Amino acid sequence: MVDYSVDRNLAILGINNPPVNALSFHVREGLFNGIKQANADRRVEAIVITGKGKTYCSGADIREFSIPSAGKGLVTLGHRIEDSDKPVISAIHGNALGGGLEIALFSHYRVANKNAKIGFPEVLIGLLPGAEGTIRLPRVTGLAFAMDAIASGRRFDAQEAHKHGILDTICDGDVLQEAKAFSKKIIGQPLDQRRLSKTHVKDAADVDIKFEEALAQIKRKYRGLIAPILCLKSVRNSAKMSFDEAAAEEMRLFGELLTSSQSIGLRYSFFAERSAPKWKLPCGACADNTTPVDVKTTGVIGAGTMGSGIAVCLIRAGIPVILVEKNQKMLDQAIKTISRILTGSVKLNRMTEKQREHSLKLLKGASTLDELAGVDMVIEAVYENLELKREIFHQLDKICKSSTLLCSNTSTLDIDNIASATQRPDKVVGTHFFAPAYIMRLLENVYGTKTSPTTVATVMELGKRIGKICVLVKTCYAFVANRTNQPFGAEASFMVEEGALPQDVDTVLENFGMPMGPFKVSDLSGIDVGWRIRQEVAKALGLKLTLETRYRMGERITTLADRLYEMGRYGIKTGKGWYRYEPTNPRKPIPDPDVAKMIQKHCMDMGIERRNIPAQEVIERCLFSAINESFRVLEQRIAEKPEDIDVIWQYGFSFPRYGGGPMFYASQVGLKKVFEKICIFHEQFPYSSHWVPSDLLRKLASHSTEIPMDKWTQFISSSKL
Ligand SMILES: C/C=C(\C)C(=O)SCCNC(=O)CCNC(=O)[C@H](O)C(C)(C)COP(=O)(O)OP(=O)(O)OC[C@H]1O[C@@H](n2cnc3c(N)ncnc32)[C@H](O)[C@@H]1OP(=O)(O)O
Repeated sequence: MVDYSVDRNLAILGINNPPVNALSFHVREGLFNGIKQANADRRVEAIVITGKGKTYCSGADIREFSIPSAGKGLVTLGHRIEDSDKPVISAIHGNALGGGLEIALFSHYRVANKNAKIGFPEVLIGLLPGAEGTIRLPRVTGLAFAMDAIASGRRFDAQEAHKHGILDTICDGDVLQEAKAFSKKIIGQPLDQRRLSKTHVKDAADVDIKFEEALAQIKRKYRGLIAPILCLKSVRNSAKMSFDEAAAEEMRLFGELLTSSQSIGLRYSFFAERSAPKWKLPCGACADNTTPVDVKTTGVIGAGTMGSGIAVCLIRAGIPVILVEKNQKMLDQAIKTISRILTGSVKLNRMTEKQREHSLKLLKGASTLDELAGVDMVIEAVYENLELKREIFHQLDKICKSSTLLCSNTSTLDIDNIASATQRPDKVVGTHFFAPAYIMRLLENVYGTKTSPTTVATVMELGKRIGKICVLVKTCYAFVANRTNQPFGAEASFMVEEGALPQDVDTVLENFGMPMGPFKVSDLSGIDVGWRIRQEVAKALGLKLTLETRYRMGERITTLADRLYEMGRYGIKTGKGWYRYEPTNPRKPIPDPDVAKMIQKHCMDMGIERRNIPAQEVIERCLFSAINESFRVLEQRIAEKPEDIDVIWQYGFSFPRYGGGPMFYASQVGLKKVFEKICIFHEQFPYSSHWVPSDLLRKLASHSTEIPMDKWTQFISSSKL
């Protein structure tokens, strides 16, 4: 875990804990003993701490935070380093993050390669740099930089670190060689001024002003999060208290955060996000044993909002796109829109003007599918109509070379059905992007019964290339995202019918942590969009829709959204939807008495008695219905693991990261309690099939002890597989 060697007068302690050189128990032990050994070794005049492999050290081992602490703590190790009689130099390449940066700040000197990345990302997992990071960094950089760096968790480069005094020198080449050369300059120099615990915060007098400024900013930027605030408080202490008092207080604040539900949720989310791309198919093929095909050229069909957004994602990542649209006016408009989106990216410093020009050169418009004959992958993004999609796939199958992968950007339709229109079902796959496709990070990839592992590997890899968080799911109606989200939205609407107003439901869910309630989202995405989908579904099922009903095919429904549509209230685009919008501030939702009147009249006409709906009921009905559906999705193996569902909710529906996602939330509430509540709702609302309790949930809830999430899928009956 730590390789000890002596090179002339230097002891080299090499952290060797791949893949990221986390400070696990054995690393801490190895460094502690290494410092001791080097101090006892008469040949040694200075000590270099370095990282083996690609990186110096990425911080504490996050998994160890969930188990009782064992062995030497980081602070004990740090004091051993700082107290060393022989100078300690940290030689940084790759990352010096979190505890890694703290080790560097306990060291007397720091040298780094110019490509190194430095930072305190603890706040991103709901913590603070609890090994004196909040007390030491301000002593080096001053308060403003330390407050910003620690409360934001951003990674900064070696140049910035050097500018703020964190690094003594930066080099172009091998950092270990640089450290060896550097050691010649400092051996024999007095160490006391290099021990940060003996120094002071230079701008301590300004602390209150700086704290208030930073606090106001943090509260705006990270609404509802506790860790950024405690980070700031701890940095403030570094200027107001003695070193030891501030360190003791830091430890107390760290302990508070470590056991907070936000940090537990954020740590779960850290690993869930990393587990999602690790896909596996029932046949045993998985990310580790399948090689993707190299996609060099692509086609996108349909120049609407989705098609244009997908084209942006591809060209931005350097992948050529032929955008096919038979309506020339729409095509011209889409190319203008794409150019505008890229200009926006330049303005936001997300790309340079040169990169924008290069990206636009990768885009070619075309009016027929014939142009796609030679591309490696086609993504169809026409509107949600099965017959239309089948026809396009049938034609593509004849036009495209035999190796071309055919992807459908569908949000609901059966991939097997679409694939059956071709002679290459193994190369057909769903790629469900979320609107706006060039912003939303989620890509829900959907495999059908005949989709090959290579096809899956290729879309997962392509997604990564274009910067998406990819989750693989099995085909079924609406897949995982829309299927599990549907009951959430339905319950929100039912509660409006039963007595709440849209703004009441939105406020409760926003207080829970969703950035926007479902009615604001509906206004943003367009009430006409939902209406059109309902019309399509009704047409496909041969149903005649009416506004004067509460049930359809034995299921409870509400026609409130259809009534809004009939009133011409399509959402933000018409200035009126569930809310109204003033032309002076067209994105600010204002509760509208006309909507309240419409709801009341609807209820009167339908004989629905309205009542007060408590906040707790809003949360339980929205979330528990989604949780129940999520367990069904899991037991049908539509999703491979609970983490996949949670990642979909975080990146598709902005579920608060600290809340983990519906599955994690269920684990925190307790499955027994969730199940019992679902049974009660099932009795209360017998005409909503989403309340029929999932068998898997029932089984898990019947255990006397809580079953951990990683064991849930072991309880799926073999008959369900
Ligand atoms: C008090 C608190 C203290 C003292 C702390 O130090 S808290 C930890 C602070 N450090 C971090 O938060 C760093 C977290 N890691 C990252 O940001 C990134 O992993 C990375 C920038 C270091 C590397 O990114 P990348 O190259 O893309 O690799 P992955 O993110 O995919 O990670 C590879 C695997 O390593 C696991 N990992 C990463 N960091 C840690 C860690 N600190 N502890 C434990 N495990 C870590 C990560 O989960 C990947 O493993 P798998 O999940 O794929 O098995």
